[in-house]
Amino acid sequence: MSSVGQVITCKAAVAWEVNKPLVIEDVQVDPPQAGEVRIKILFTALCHTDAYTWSGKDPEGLFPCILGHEAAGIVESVGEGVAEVQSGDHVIPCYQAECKECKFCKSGKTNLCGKVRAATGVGVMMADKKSRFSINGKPIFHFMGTSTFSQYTVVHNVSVAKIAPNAPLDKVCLLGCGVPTGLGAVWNTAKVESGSIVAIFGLGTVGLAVAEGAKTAGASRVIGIDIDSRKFVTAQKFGVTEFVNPKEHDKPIQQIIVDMTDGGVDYSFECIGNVSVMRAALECCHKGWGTSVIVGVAASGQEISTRPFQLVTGRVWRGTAFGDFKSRSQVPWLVEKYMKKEIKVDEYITHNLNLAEINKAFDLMHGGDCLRCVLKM
Ligand SMILES: NC(=O)c1ccc[n+]([C@@H]2O[C@H](COP(=O)([O-])OP(=O)(O)OC[C@H]3O[C@@H](n4cnc5c(N)ncnc54)[C@H](O)[C@@H]3O)[C@@H](O)[C@H]2O)c1
Ligand SMILES: N[C@@H](CCC(=O)N[C@@H](CSCO)C(=O)NCC(=O)O)C(=O)O
Ligand SMILES: [Zn+2]
Ligand SMILES: [Zn+2]
Repeated sequence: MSSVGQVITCKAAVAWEVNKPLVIEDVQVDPPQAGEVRIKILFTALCHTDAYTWSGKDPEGLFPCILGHEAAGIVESVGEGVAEVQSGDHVIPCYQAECKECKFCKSGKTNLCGKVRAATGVGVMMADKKSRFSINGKPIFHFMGTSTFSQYTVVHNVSVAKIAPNAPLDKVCLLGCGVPTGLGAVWNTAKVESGSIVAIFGLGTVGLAVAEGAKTAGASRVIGIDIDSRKFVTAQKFGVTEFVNPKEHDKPIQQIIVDMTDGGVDYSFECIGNVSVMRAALECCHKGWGTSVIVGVAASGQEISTRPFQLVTGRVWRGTAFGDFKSRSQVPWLVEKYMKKEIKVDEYITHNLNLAEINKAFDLMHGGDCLRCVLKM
């Protein structure tokens, strides 16, 4: 019997409370309303932002909720007026929407979209400001407009990218967040030129994708900085040419980098979410032109600081969301690039588990050997 128009009961990992183990529950997923799409999620990866919200450090974190935002699946059904996708399409849910109509989308200056952000920030759908998830009548909040730790999810039509049907969903799910963020931070946000010297703070998936982006942009030196020296072995495969462990030095890390580079780097990227490292990343930039890009997500209440003189003397401080990629327009393009072997994806996948093992997957993520763990739903 067709599930179209029906409530679907399926398995989902529910975060009931801050930091309490996720529980696999039978969840009721309502049919999509006007402008909405219900997706059968086949594979989802875990990103550190899921762990960040689960930890209670996200001011937008709401519980109970269904986390997850790096996934791929197949459209099960669409609501009234949805023309962008249809049942059977292969898709990647996009936490950063792209409506192509709002002030942000039309500005030509940003990839941020204002169409549904007010609803996705408070865990509901735009149409009725309610959730499509419930357990025996109790609503469960959405997360980032995606909630991919569920076998079925409902997203806004402006938050879904249609991709090539032959793309392997167990791999391209990574193109929903971490890899595009790192590549785009280099290509779109910083626009690193050939010959540049680049410093990357934090060599997880996002930092490694920055390294890959810098290498393809023709950077002459790519300095990786991490407090875990084991990261260097893998990092070299992604384009890191030199490695510094701040723990092995007495001087501040910005001074070490300035001394190594005749005055500082052309571009730096903070891929950790640590506000003291954000300061070091800015201050290791070259006077007059060095640009530092904040990629990491810092905890609620944290603030950045530096001497204004750092900016007066020409350093630039910027940030990036999803690497400044326009999601619906450019995620399919990134999938094509992966299919043509122009960008890495498989290399970031260190572990594969099932949805039922999601708590183990989070443990692995905190362990240091894991880049991305992909869950089969
Ligand atoms: N802006 C965006 O659009 C966006 C998108 C995805 C992820 N993020 C954020 O990017 C950050 C990185 O994500 P990830 O998945 O690569 O995380 P990760 O935890 O895998 O990587 C972080 C790395 O930083 C290292 N590290 C920790 N403290 C350090 C320090 N003081 N100095 C040097 N190295 C240190 C760790 O050893 C690790 O290798 C997270 O904060 C995540 O939330 C942002
Ligand atoms: N909810 C947090 C902000 C979290 C945040 O900055 N998210 C990044 C994506 S992290 C993906 O792993 C982002 O793109 N933000 C832009 C946006 O959310 O529109 C808080 O409130 O501090
Ligand atoms: Zn993410
Ligand atoms: Zn928009």
